[in-house]
Parts: sequence; C-alpha cells; structure tokens
Amino acid sequence: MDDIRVKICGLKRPEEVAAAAGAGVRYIGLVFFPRSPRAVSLGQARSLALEAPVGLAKVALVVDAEDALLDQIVETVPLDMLQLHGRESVERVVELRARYGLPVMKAVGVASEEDLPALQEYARVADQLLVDAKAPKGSVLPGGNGLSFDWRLLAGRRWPCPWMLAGGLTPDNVGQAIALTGARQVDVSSGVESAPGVKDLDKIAAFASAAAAAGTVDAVPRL
Ligand SMILES: O=C(O)c1ccccc1NCC(=O)[C@H](O)[C@H](O)COP(=O)(O)O
Repeated sequence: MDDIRVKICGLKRPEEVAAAAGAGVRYIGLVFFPRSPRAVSLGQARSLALEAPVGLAKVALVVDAEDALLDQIVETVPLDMLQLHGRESVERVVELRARYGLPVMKAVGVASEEDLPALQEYARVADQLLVDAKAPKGSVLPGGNGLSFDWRLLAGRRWPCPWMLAGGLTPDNVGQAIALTGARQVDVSSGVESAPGVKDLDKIAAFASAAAAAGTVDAVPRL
C-alpha cells in the first residue's frame, strides 16, 4: 500500500518549507485569502515555491477568486495544483482546469450526511477532493479553523478521484482519523501551529511521523 500523503497548508516562512520537505510532506499550501493570518503575497509565494525541492507539490489556495487574481498567481508562482476553498461551482471547476491546465482540488465542507452528495458531484470534475470541516456560520475563514467533523460519516465512502481529509487534525489525532476514515491523504494547518499563521517545525515533524505510522496499519474502521 502507498504511504500516507501529507499536505501542510498555510506556510509563510522558508524554514517551514524546509521542515515540511525534511519530514517527507508531499504538498504545501500557499494561502491567497487576504483575511487569513496565513495569507502570502505573490512575491512571498514565489520565493517559497522556488525554494521547495522537487517532489514537494505547491498548491495555491484561493477562495472564490476572480480570473484576474488567478492569472497573476499562475503567472508569478510555479504551481502544481489549485485548491478552490470557496463556493466555486462544478462549472467553475471545469472552467479553471481548462484555463490553467493545472489539477484542481475542490474543498467541500462536511458537517452532516446532507453534505455528502456535494462530494460526489465535485468528484466527477475535480482532480482531487479536500474533505474539510464546514466553517461555522459567520466565521471569517472558510477553512483553517481547527475544527473537525464526525469522521464516522466517511467510513466506507469512496469517490472516483483521490481525496484528502482535513479539519482539526493534529499530531495526536491524525492516526485515529486515518483509521476511521481510510484516508490516504491528510491536510493540516492550525494543528501544526504555535500561533495563528506561525507553523511549529516540531509539530510538522510530529504530524508527518504520526501519519506515516498510521499508514503502516491496515485501515480497519473501528466503529
Ligand atoms: O488556512 C486558512 O487560513 C484558510 C483561509 C481560507 C480558506 C481556507 C483556509 N485553509 C484551508 C485549509 O486547507 C486547511 O488546511 C484546512 O481547512 C484544515 O485546517 P485546520 O483545521 O486548521 O487544520
């Protein structure tokens, strides 16, 4: 069985990229959402992306972004994937895949069974799904809130594209999350921070190693 793939989202400093690469992380997320404590400028994102070693995929996270912003991001930052973390429609996913020729990961917020059909819809058109906790009403951030959802909702569910589990993951709970959901990819942001927007290098290493350890055990859902 393949290793568990880890994505660390919201990196801002070169040492965070180095720590992620050193820990065997597979994807880094660069946040282009001005109200986020993890937001990066175009210049910052370009430098971070250029420093990322081969094998570490650079993912640009946007929220209902206009074409003009996306054009700037794609022209400036060497990228491997776009992450759509807003209310982008199925049609918009199709349009952006064609326009930029980059794989698109669509984030879908989950709080209850009612949210699961959307995953099926987006799985038809996206290259990957990010199955995240639904942001609370009125929250400034559509993601990165450190909230999890009932992982049992995902037990036994599969989609016709690769998917990543996100939402409230930490070095302490990622093993249980993988065992319950069968996820082969996991994404974390606030769970590896020492303060909003500041990644903790030790927590990055601890998260990657806990995920790797969980990946060596057959994922038998314990319900
Ligand atoms: O992280 C942000 O600041 C952010 C801002 C706007 C939209 C999405 C955002 N983060 C989304 C992510 O990819 C997070 O990694 C994911 O939601 C999990 O976050 P966390 O619960 O903090 O681990």
